[in-house]
Amino acid sequence: MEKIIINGGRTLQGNVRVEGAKNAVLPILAAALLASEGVNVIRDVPNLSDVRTINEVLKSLNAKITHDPEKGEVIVDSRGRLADEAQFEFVRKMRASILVMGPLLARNGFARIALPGGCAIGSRPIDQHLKGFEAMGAEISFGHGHVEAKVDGRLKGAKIYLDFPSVGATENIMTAAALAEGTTIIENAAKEPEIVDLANFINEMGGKVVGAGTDNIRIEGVQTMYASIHHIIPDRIEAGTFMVAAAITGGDVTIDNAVPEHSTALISKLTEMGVEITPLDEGIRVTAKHPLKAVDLKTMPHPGFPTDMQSQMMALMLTATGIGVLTETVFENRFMHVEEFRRMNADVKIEGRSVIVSGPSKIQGAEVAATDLRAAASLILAGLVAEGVTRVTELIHLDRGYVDFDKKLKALGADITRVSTEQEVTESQLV
Ligand SMILES: CC(=O)N[C@H]1[C@@H](OP(=O)(O)OP(=O)(O)OC[C@H]2O[C@@H](n3ccc(=O)[nH]c3=O)[C@H](O)[C@@H]2O)O[C@H](CO)[C@@H](O)[C@@H]1O
Ligand SMILES: C=C(OP(=O)(O)O)C(=O)O
Repeated sequence: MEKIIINGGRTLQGNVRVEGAKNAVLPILAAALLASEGVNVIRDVPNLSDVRTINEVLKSLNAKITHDPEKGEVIVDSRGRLADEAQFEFVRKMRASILVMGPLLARNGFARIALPGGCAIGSRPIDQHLKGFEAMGAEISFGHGHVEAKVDGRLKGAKIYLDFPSVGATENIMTAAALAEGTTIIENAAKEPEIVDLANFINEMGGKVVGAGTDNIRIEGVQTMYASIHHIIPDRIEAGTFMVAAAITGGDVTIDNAVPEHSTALISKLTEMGVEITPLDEGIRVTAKHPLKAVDLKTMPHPGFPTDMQSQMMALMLTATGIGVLTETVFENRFMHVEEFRRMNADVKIEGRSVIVSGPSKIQGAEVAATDLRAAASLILAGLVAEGVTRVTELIHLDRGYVDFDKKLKALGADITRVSTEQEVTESQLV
């Protein structure tokens, strides 16, 4: 087992570069299955455990995968007949495995996937994905922990209204519709930048998607899709996490490769708190001096404040002056980090779907455990300003979504190391 050890109190300075977006690369690698001609080359792929998992899923479906982590490139050859089923061992590891369902159903007329179930942040049903497939003529059935979708011949274009602008449902319906007969319209679609990246990729493969980035997406189905070369957009959540790292330490950090237009809600909240943000041509500069001012915020679908930045902002709010209320509207159980913050002496209280933060707290280093991906990042952020030593365990969550997080923070001046538990014991025996 590994842990990250942080000695709090260093101010961060310098440049850091963000990777390609996890939440863009996963649906795009799944969508690569749509191409029955040629070989897809996906570039700016971050070397994350989630990427390695989706590659395993694709391989289990008979796609040939060549992953060069150094180059940040994955080549997907999905020309042969694809298998019909994504197995539980992968879906259990990573919910995004469900995103192969749309492409499989479109290519094979049949898809069988282990039901993903809930996770630490909520129950996360897939009813909106299935409602979309059903509207396109698929028959859905459940049994033995699996969901099956099948259709005679091709899927048929349909008008689908999503009850909630679900990111995954929008993506799965877009990929299914890309090879359907006729036109599909998704109303109340998700508008995240990752949806636009996926639509661009589908279009590069010969698809016909318009309106991505708005709440009305129109997909005209085509008969065949041809592989292409695609560059993944930069990760706005990794960028946001480094923006908070700069702000929480009162530092001066330039985040290279970040796209300011993808982070407008975060930028305006940080600005409200007193953080100085300068959008650059290819990046964002963040400078901050404490005290910062507490603010209220509510997570919402894009372009609202992203739920994936809620816990990091909570870490920052611990250091701000005044009372702030953070309300989570996207997931029903995304406050597991609150108890861990409390172990670090934070004054935080859960009230229904909100957390009341009374700051500034005198944050103290402690041994804390990550409960999910963003919780992992936020505990490390709190550790950067805690008095004394913070040890963060359960790094399996962190590795799903951050490449070399500790090394990047160290290069900015943080006193941070990643060790195996055995290594730590040996080192402490030497003292
Ligand atoms: C791999 C990926 O891109 N993950 C992101 C994606 O997850 P994901 O695609 O799973 O998120 P969704 O937008 O689908 O989910 C948002 C909400 O809708 C609910 N819901 C969703 C689908 C459905 O059929 N029925 C239903 O009730 C979910 O339980 C949740 O409460 O968007 C989330 C919301 O921005 C982000 O936090 C995740 O990082
Ligand atoms: C919740 C997240 O991802 P996933 O949907 O893959 O669990 C996230 O990236 O914060």
